[in-house]
Amino acid sequence: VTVKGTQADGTPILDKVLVNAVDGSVVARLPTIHTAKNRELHDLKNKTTLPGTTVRTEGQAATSDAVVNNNYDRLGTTYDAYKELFNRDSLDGSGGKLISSVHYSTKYNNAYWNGTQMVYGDGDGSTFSNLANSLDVTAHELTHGVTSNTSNLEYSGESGGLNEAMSDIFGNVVEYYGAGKVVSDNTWKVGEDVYTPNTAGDALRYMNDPAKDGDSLDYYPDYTSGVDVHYSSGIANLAFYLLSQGGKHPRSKTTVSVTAIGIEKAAQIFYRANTQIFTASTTFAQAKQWTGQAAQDLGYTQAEISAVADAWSAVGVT
Ligand SMILES: CCCCC[C@H](S)C(=O)N[C@@H](Cc1ccccc1)C(=O)N[C@@H](C)C(=O)O
Ligand SMILES: [Zn+2]
Repeated sequence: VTVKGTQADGTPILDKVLVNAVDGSVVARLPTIHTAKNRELHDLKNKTTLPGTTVRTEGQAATSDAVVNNNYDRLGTTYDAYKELFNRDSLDGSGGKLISSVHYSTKYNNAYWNGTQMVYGDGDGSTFSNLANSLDVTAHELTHGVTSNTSNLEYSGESGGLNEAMSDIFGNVVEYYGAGKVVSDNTWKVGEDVYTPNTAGDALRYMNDPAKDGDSLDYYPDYTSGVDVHYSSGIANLAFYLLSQGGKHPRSKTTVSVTAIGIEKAAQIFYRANTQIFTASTTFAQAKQWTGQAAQDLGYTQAEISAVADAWSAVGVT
């Protein structure tokens, strides 16, 4: 292996060649695999015309704006998590650009994916502090990019709830990775680091008890097509939590007892399902079937495969 050069962020570009041990002749040249984070940050300066002024690209030094620097770092952690856990090189699996625009509009209490890039509001300081500073918000939005490059789950109806759930799930899987692969209460809270800065301990959503936010669903029979995708996501969020940690429905909507398989195996199952099996119109029933299929494809034990089905049964997906 020889170093053929360096990427913008300093990582080496490796030249892999197969050499004849006798005479040292090059027998074959292996493909050079580029893995760079490929970040591109823009400052919207509280306007709304995307993408805004380019303020920091991959490998460039920190700027004077802490929000830009924080989001740049969160994108880096998210890239690293996807590479290390799932061997995925960016949104599209081949080093696609991570385009992010911060300081969107004024006091904007949201962040979103517009089909090609991430956009972050500053929050109003009461409902949200700056959303661009948050790892689980950043990973939530970047995961919409992964989903749009893979299953492309339609952002409405049951597939819309699944789309939002993928973003909450991998948002927190990345947060778990960023915390040093340690599970804590925060692993199951969504947006806790930027939601209501004046109230400690609360969150925008709760994967381990979705109904705690007063709106989210935790039981599939309660689903109707009019439910906001941020609330129907609770059905899949709770299934993921129960598969990871084990236990029963937090509000006794069912009596199914789920055996824990751990967050990393649960993440591998949901990652493979979302990126290799789900289609744009996937329903909750198909999600149950295809996460089970993913567990089987991954060579997990019969008990682990059964735990997947149990997790969905626990939230009323029969
Ligand atoms: C313009 C409306 C866009 C809504 C869709 C984006 S992807 C979204 O889901 N945003 C997240 C932001 C987030 C993520 C994680 C933690 C906290 C906040 C979201 O959940 N938005 C809520 C406030 C909503 O739009 O109801
Ligand atoms: Zn979203």
